[in-house]
Amino acid sequence: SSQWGYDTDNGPDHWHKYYPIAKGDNQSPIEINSKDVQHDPTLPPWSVAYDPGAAKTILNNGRTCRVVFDDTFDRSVLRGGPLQGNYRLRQFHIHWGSSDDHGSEHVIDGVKYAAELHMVHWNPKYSNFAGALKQPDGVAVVGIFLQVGNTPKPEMKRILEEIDNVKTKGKEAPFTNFDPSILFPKSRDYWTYHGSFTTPPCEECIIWILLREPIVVSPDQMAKLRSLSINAETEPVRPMVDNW
Ligand SMILES: Oc1ccc(S)c(O)c1
Ligand SMILES: [Zn+2]
Repeated sequence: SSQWGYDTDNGPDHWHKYYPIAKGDNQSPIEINSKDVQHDPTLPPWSVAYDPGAAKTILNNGRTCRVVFDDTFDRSVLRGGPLQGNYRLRQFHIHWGSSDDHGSEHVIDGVKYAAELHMVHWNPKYSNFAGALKQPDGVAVVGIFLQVGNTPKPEMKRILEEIDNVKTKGKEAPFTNFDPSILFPKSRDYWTYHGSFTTPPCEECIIWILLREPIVVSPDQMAKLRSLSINAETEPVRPMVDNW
């Protein structure tokens, strides 16, 4: 079935059958060994200007929990760093594990984090998101690692609270007045490379900006994420875990 997922019969090893680029040379995620990374002193800092009013809905698409923003004009944008011009915020979503010792997609110096949040932006010089997917500089994703600890970032609270409304596949609920820049860690230090979606369509259109400093979530917050289901409400319960 073309319904890709993370099971043995539809997981990453199968994706190339419907998305041949999955066997491409610029596929994400990757492992980063900080000693092999080259510092580029010409890279400026990245920055955002997000409008909290652009937040629209939160949804469960059966693979992740996604918060969607109004990207019909340059309302919430990312710029600087490796990017030329403004990139429009479209959505953010999260990948996580079945236990705290794994769940991130990128691996840093051998460390797998409990989860990885992707803030997805696209280059409006390509008219729409579908067009941007076909360009090497079409999409910019800020990746934030989530680490489990006992001094959680209070800003994650709002997302976890709304999860109760989107427990099963296809559920969507209003999610308004939210500025996702409150999720950023203190440091703006980042690694950047050219890669791809880590899910189908696996297009190699992403300029990754991976933040070096993780943010902290609580064990209860991770349990809340793991309480999401990949099934629709009329189907047998299957937990949404290991969507990395
Ligand atoms: O638009 C996107 C969807 C999924 C993933 S993993 C992205 O990085 C971007
Ligand atoms: Zn992602």
